[in-house]
Amino acid sequence: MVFNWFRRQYNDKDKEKTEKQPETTPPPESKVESTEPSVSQQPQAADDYLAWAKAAYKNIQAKQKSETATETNVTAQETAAETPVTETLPESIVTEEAAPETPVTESLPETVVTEAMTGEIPVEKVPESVLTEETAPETPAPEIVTESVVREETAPETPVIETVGETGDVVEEVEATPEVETPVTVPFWAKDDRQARFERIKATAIEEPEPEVKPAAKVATPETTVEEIPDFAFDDGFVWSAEVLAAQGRRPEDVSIEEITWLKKLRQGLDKTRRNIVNQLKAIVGQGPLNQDAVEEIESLLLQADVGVEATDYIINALQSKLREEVLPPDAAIAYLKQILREMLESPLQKSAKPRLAPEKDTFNIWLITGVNGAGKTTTIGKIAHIADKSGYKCLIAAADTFRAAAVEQVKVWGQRSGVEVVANPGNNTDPAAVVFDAISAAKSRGTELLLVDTAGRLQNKKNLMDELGKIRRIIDKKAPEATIESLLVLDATLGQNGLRQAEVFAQTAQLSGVVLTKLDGTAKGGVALAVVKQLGLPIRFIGAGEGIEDLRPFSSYEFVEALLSG
Ligand SMILES: Nc1nc2c(ncn2[C@@H]2O[C@H](COP(=O)(O)OP(=O)(O)OP(=O)(O)O)[C@@H](O)[C@H]2O)c(=O)[nH]1
Repeated sequence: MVFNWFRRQYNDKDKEKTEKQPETTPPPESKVESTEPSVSQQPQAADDYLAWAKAAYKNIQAKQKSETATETNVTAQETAAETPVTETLPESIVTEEAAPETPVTESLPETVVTEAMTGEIPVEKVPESVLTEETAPETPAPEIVTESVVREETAPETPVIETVGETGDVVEEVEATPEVETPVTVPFWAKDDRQARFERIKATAIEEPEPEVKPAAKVATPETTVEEIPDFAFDDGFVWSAEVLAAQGRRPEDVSIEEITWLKKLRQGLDKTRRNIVNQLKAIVGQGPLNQDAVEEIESLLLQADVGVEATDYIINALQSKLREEVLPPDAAIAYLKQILREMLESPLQKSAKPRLAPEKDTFNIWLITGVNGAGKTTTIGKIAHIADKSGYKCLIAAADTFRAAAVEQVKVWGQRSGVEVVANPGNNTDPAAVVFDAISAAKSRGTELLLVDTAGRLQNKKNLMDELGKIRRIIDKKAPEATIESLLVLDATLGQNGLRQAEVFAQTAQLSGVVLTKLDGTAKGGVALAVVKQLGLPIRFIGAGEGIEDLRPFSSYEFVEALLSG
């Protein structure tokens, strides 16, 4: 059973199998925690959520035990001197592969899992050394370096390419720093004096002192104590994450360590934004109808979180009209605030057919990743490649940031980490469009489903950069007209409003279809997510909250708002 990390559900074919499973699934009473709420039933009360969290924790524990035992089993077989491992193991592996519809370890009770451990050898756990020719073709070589040659098809664009590499005209350099030049367009905030007011607020703002970091509180369980998984505590972070998943209709047996870890990280990442701004916001909104003082206070709080003028106006208007209609108790007022934020974050999706961005299976998808240098493009590509690989997609990376030699090396390292091949050109001053051309050929010949294209974030000047992006896009359109193309802009959340001004430059050329918001860990400017959708009109597709390979996930407005406003 392959979990699709883009869609946050099992792949359709697998789902069909799981849905057909009831005939063979053990009766409900043999589930790990028979006293827990029915899996199809969403918890209603705090006690139900706690019970749900306990069930999820126990399931994770059971899975872990089974995995550890399976690994031990494989190691034991490997080291058995008299057993010709490479001769005998593959058969069982192939048998396992041929019968993927028996996902015993995913949902069975502890006792069943223990029985299953004796015979089960999940394919992905088998070390490379035991792979035979039958499994080898599916294991991609760490990287391929393809010689990129400027083809006839790229020739018509040659004049553009000739300008790339000229160093004489260093004029409007695109920088990933707050000092970046404002684009030619008149900034939206210049419409009134609010920016000036905001600057004054900023200057006089008293930042709340960083609280002493205490270890996460362990959660007291009413009846039974929960046996702890090493380095993975059943703490309030776990319970909060479990609650967020339960509220979205997830089942306790489907929850994984990675999902919980991600949610805990997201909440922790938004901690500064929450502490500096949101807590005060909650206090004001929770007091009932808004008077003029309260409105001004909310306005300044939102502006400090880089929510931006447009989004701030929208939030205040929505709150005011609701609170004028009826007096809401604090909890209901907060719930309404959450609803406003969620609706705003989802607003660009109303036009789009895809609420979640996932590569289409058995189709050629090309995702062009753009953004200024340092925003996190290469890291994002590595993380998306990892998600794609885990979700069962055939993926390939094109190293088309040829402006910096180090960038190509960096993307190759990420390719190795995620187990995805990289098409690159080892030469100097390579034409990035030619790399993309070769990567498309390579992708087509091997049935790639997702091609990720890394691009330069900085050239001699803005015009050259935009010309280069335009040329790459034309090559993609021409060479792969059948492909589903996404053009994602990577934005550094720590830059707040400055990042948005840079985004406007890209939006003009790169035919953007979405945004990846990075570095949400530890910034006080988490509110920029709201500004992104309101000012750019683009959906946020992924968010990054750390430098690790697991620290990026598809964006969920529900999870983001819960993390932003969690207690
Ligand atoms: N804390 C944190 N750091 C991140 C995140 N994403 C990327 N980074 C870091 O940001 C730095 C720049 O990331 P890159 O991926 O090299 O950025 P880039 O846009 O490819 O930069 P160029 O190759 O110069 O164009 C690296 O140190 C990354 O580890 C994130 O979500 N959180």
